[in-house]
Amino acid sequence: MTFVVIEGIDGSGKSTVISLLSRLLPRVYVTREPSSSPIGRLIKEWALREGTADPRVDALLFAADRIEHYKREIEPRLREGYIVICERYVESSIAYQGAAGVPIEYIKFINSAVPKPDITVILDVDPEVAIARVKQRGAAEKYEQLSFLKRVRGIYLSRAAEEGYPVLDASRPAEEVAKEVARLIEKRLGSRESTS
Ligand SMILES: Nc1ncnc2c1ncn2[C@@H]1O[C@H](COP(=O)(O)OP(=O)(O)OP(=O)(O)O)[C@@H](O)[C@H]1O
Ligand SMILES: Cc1cn([C@H]2C[C@H](O)[C@@H](COP(=O)(O)O)O2)c(=O)[nH]c1=O
Repeated sequence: MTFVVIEGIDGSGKSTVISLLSRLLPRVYVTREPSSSPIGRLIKEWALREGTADPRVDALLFAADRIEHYKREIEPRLREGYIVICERYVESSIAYQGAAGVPIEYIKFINSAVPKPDITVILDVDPEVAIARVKQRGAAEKYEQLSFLKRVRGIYLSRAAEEGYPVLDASRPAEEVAKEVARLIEKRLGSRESTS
């Protein structure tokens, strides 16, 4: 059982890479946050559309959704032996709600009920490239503004330096990025087998 999280700014290619990854690796379970729970729906249908009174409300909603998601969906799949690949997790809250002004220590505290993933990978792309990619999808979502995504990217990169997360250049073709992520996961699985 391995818990993998793919992070990066909107438009960095997370969904695309994850769908390719699920064809490169055996026994993969793919999921994402905000999740499909009632709290996840509240986030997508209300908080991300109409906006909340204070960014701490977003931070609390994402944390509540995450605890439900981890307990009800991720943990059971890990126990069944799947490689769980989750699009976004705690680092999304640190990067986005941190960029919106919520203190990082507060975000870490409200997320302290869920465990750390085995592997966190940051897909890194210039926010201008990311915005051009997501524009093709239609109207911009709440956080899809250039100046905001530049701050989000800055936090992701400093967190990666602090925590030792691999940062992959996601301006390359998605197939190339997916193969690199698959190699990182296989390396991790291999090192586990040799120590068990
Ligand atoms: N490596 C790539 N090169 C060029 N275009 C890409 C690449 N990866 C993804 N795209 C395109 O960019 C757009 C956004 O990709 P995708 O939905 O995978 O990003 P995302 O990081 O999951 O975004 P979000 O966080 O906003 O959901 C899509 O139209 C996708 O086809
Ligand atoms: C988990 C999480 C997400 N967000 C933001 C990031 C995105 O702008 C949206 C999710 O939509 P996506 O494009 O489908 O990935 O929500 C956040 O601000 N904080 C979080 O913890």
